[in-house]
Amino acid sequence: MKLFETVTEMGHEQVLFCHDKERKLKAIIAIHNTNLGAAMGATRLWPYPSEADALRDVLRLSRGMTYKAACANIPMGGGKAVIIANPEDKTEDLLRAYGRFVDSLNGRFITGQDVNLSPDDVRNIYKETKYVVGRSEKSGGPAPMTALGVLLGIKAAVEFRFQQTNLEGLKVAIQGLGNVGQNLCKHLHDHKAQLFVSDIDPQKAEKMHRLYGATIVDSREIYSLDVDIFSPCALGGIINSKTIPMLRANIIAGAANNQLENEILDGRLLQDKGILYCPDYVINAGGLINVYNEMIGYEEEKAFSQLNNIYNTLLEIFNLAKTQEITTFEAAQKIAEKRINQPHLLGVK
Ligand SMILES: NC(=O)C1=CN([C@@H]2O[C@H](COP(=O)(O)OP(=O)(O)OC[C@H]3O[C@@H](n4cnc5c(N)ncnc54)[C@H](O)[C@@H]3O)[C@@H](O)[C@H]2O)C=CC1
Ligand SMILES: O=C(O)C(=O)Cc1c[nH]c2ccccc12
Repeated sequence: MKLFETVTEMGHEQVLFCHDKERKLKAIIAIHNTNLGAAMGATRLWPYPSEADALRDVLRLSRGMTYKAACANIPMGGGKAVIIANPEDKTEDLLRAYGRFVDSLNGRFITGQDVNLSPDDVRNIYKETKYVVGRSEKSGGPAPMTALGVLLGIKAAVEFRFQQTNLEGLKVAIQGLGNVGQNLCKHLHDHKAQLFVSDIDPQKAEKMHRLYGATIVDSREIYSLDVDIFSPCALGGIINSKTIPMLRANIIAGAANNQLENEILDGRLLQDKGILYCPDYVINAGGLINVYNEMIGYEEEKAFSQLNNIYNTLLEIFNLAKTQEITTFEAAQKIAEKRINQPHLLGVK
């Protein structure tokens, strides 16, 4: 990868390669943009097949965080970190070595728990740095709010695409039944939607069947189901030139980060097919809203008012995309960049 060409194009401010020989730590912290405030982004631990894969992931995820904060009207910047390791090789020493690198940034980067890190792991990082959020159990962790945000996004998309104000009888396919996916199933069931679910862990799928009458489908089948909404809540990169021809849903609305393998090309393929895509970093901002509010002193009313904005912002994005004949990804990017370049709009500076 041509690093400076890439960061010039994507706009990153700083990329820190963290190496601790003794503790076998290899991590990358990417700070995309701090115009609106310190860069926020949780840390993910993943056994990336190559360093280039890790770098690509952290660069895209951190840019997504800048857009996520801006679209959610949160006066913070965007960053993200990846630790390149097998989950089995995770030790307190490794996490503390990583924590010291976070601390060296003196608050320019504020992090927390993402894929493959537990609350205990985050507490180990916290032993070395105070720039960690989301440790408190007070607000119930970020996943329930992320799921509620996705539900609001689904409502906005259903209203825009079907001119319908309820979800009754709509068929929704949910890929991934982790912390977010299970909460989402509950809400959708409460709204009388019909659920189709898949997870590589069959026990989670069976639980959703038992609790909410969800139909269990095979991991490969989930893309081609005849449903109204496809909700990716597992991995990134699942919307691509292979899966788009298979899709029969009219709406894509899920929590996973980096859903589009190629944001420009896949965004256009979806638009051409008449599929309404809810940009991932807009619809999944509930987690960030939760940790941000915890950081400034949790007030439920404020947090929920920010969460409700996901609905309005998505409608604004859908309308902008329609009038300007651009993809919803491009429309969201325009709104985000406008806010980042005019910090006073968010009451910053
Ligand atoms: N937890 C949060 O607040 C937020 C989560 N996200 C993103 O949303 C997604 C889900 O988050 P969580 O539920 O917290 O993660 P999680 O790790 O609790 O759940 C992920 C689930 O996906 C399943 N899975 C993995 N590969 C799969 C496949 N090929 N097919 C079907 N299922 C598969 C796993 O077995 C697991 O049950 C992740 O991509 C995460 O980055 C984004 C914003 C906030
Ligand atoms: O939405 C994302 O991808 C996040 O990283 C949100 C998030 C969850 N926990 C955190 C802790 C610190 C900064 C951001 C987050």
